[in-house]
Amino acid sequence: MNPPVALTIAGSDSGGGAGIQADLKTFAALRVFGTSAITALTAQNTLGVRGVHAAPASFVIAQIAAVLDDLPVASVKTGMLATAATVEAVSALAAQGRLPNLVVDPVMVSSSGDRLLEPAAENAYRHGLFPHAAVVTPNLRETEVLLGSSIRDRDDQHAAARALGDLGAGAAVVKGGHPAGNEPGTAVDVVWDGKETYELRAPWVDTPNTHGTGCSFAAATAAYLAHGEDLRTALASAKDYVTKAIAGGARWHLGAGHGPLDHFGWTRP
Ligand SMILES: Nc1ncnc2c1ncn2[C@@H]1O[C@H](COP(=O)(O)OP(=O)(O)O)[C@@H](O)[C@H]1O
Ligand SMILES: Cc1ncc(COP(=O)(O)OP(=O)(O)O)c(N)n1
Repeated sequence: MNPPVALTIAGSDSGGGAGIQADLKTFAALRVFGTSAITALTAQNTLGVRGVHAAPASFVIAQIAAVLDDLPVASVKTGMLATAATVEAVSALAAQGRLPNLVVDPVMVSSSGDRLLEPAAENAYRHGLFPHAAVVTPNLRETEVLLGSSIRDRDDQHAAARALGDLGAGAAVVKGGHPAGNEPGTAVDVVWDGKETYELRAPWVDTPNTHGTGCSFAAATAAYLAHGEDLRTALASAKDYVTKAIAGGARWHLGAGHGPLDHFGWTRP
């Protein structure tokens, strides 16, 4: 029997913790056949990003077309798109209805503070890609940039999720993995499902090893959508998966900075 197939359109993280590498590990852990279109190479490790080499938008589209023309892709996840030209080109494909169950993680800055997106691409996200997404999954900082307003508390996080929905996505998740948005002890993400907001809650894991959390959450959402789950169930399953992967990563020491997650449960007692 064939496995479900998902496509990630994202950047390569040479350190293996985020980007394409995190996405493909997540897909494999969740029994989904992963395919990929690489938007940029990054020279990166757990300490930071040393360099970025973006692919031409035309070659990103060539990779996507090669996959779509041959394989039964059931869901698509975007991560680091790097340039405005790539965001626009991917948006054009999405507008043609070629990117099913589209999960858009608008990666802008790494946890080490390095820019992963041209500022000129922010508008292309707002007006080009978001209207074609089944769900968008920015973190608190990306949400503030996209909406041009600050998020100080949980009420703001709910209002922001609604405001992201107004940009046209089917649903929006404002992730709360950065301390400003969290009550102590709980990692709270706020979802706008097109009708109302609700919260995804999980125990906070006290660890520096959080490199690739956002990529893994979005990839897990795409994986569960590829399995045929509805969006609400897929988001809950993805939250559960990423929490376990973070808890596993808290048990190991890979690299001197923000270490990766344990995607396969290798550290599970
Ligand atoms: N230390 C942590 N403990 C538990 N959950 C976390 C932790 N850090 C992040 N998360 C969760 O991981 C997911 C990704 O969120 P976030 O880290 O905000 O994304 P990004 O990597 O894009 O900044 C969210 O579900 C968030 O709540
Ligand atoms: C190539 C690449 N893509 C994305 C990121 C950012 O990853 P993300 O999962 O948003 O996690 P943090 O590491 O920022 O928590 C990246 N660093 N590199």
